[in-house]
Amino acid sequence: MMERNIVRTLIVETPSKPGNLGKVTTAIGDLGGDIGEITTAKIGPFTTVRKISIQCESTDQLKQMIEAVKQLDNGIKVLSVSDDVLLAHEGGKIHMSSRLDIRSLADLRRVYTPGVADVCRVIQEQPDKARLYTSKGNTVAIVTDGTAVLGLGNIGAIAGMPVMEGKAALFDRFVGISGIPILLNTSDPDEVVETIKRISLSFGGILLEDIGSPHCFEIEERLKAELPIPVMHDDQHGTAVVTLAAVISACRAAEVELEQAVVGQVGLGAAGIAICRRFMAYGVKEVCGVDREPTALDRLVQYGGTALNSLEDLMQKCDIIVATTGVAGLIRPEWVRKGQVILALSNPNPEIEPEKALAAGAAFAADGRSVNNVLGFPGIFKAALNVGAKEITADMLTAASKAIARCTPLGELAPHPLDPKVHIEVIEAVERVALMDRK
Ligand SMILES: NC(=O)c1ccc[n+]([C@@H]2O[C@H](COP(=O)([O-])OP(=O)(O)OC[C@H]3O[C@@H](n4cnc5c(N)ncnc54)[C@H](O)[C@@H]3O)[C@@H](O)[C@H]2O)c1
Ligand SMILES: O=C(O)C[C@H](O)C(=O)O
Ligand SMILES: [Mg+2]
Repeated sequence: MMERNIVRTLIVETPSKPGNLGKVTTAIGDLGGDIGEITTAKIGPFTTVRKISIQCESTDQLKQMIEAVKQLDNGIKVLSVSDDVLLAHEGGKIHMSSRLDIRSLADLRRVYTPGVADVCRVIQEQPDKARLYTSKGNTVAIVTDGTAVLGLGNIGAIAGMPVMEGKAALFDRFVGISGIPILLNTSDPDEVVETIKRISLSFGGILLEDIGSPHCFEIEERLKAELPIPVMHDDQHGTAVVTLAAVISACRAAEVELEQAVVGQVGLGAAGIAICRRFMAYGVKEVCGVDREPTALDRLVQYGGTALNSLEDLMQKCDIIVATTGVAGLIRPEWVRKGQVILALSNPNPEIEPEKALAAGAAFAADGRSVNNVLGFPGIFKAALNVGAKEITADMLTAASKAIARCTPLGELAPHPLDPKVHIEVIEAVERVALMDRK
């Protein structure tokens, strides 16, 4: 299984002669290394130094590639190997900064004492004004208990912090929201709900992230009912929104009517159950599922889905397969039927690599890197905050799916996450529906 989890940068020196870079990249490619960016660090009269970013599946494979480059000899040298991902994380990925400059005493008096006291009094009289005079209206808590971090499982909240900081960085980058990671050292639903309620005054919304099933369902439902601000569990609804968008795009390209297709969901946890519900709400007639937990299957049946006995049965029966189990390589290529749509969405590694699914006959295939909730949650929250929505409704989620599908180039399953148009379209579509809901 090609997992491409190891990302490293090789600093390679070659004699300044045409063909040497080709020898290096061939040596890496022959051993299965996936080459990303190549930048030139130094061009001298005799030698050139380049940084070559590579992805591979294991440290053994990395060692073999380094050895192969060294063996090329002819003056070709590996000067060093750096772990850019760890380096980029040093000091964390986010930072709180002041929006106002403080250079003079007058600034200080305006930003802080005594000026600030007047603002406090205004808010004391009209608490709603906090949305105008503080950062509350543009700040979202990103809350985890660390029980289902990506597909890494229950690794604890502190180990999940890099993911939460990542979501905060995405909020800032794509829609200008301040995301504040909140790590909980409990996963007891009563304690989680109580803790979030007690800190909720600081925030315009609550994004629940990487909270495992089944406790995530109760936590989200209770918070939605008890808090006057938008609450959304990203792994449930952010994922479901983006999955539906991808399948709408696949059906458009294949000229297939989604409502008539049979959808099969592998893994009925947080993401899986929400995906099934989203397809049913969209009007898909038959949604089937498998899970190793009988209680997860019962949940699907309660919502109107069909529980199947085995993954092989599901692969045989369904036209569209979505997998969110966290288990890399779970789907065997020989189970893939010709013409199927396969979305193997587990991160960091999918249930089947898209290339393998396509080679086995799938019409469309994608993994969780491209069909990723980053396309949904930033715009959904920005829209909800912009219009002061008290909740994120099913109609707002459907609007987000359709907006993402509209931004998807024909023949592809998802737009590029760095395309600013996607986030703008999601914001506009969701705002329109939220404003209609308010009337
Ligand atoms: N691409 C995305 O945007 C996106 C979003 C959310 C989650 N995910 C991925 O989905 C995966 C699951 O996340 P989650 O939050 O739903 O976790 P979860 O723990 O709530 O759900 C996982 C489910 O899979 C089931 N499962 C595990 N192994 C199985 C097997 N061998 N056969 C059948 N069922 C099995 C579990 O019983 C559980 O019900 C993770 O890898 C996560 O990275 C991807
Ligand atoms: O974090 C991601 O990349 C997507 C998703 O929220 C996940 O848990 O895998
Ligand atoms: Mg997640």
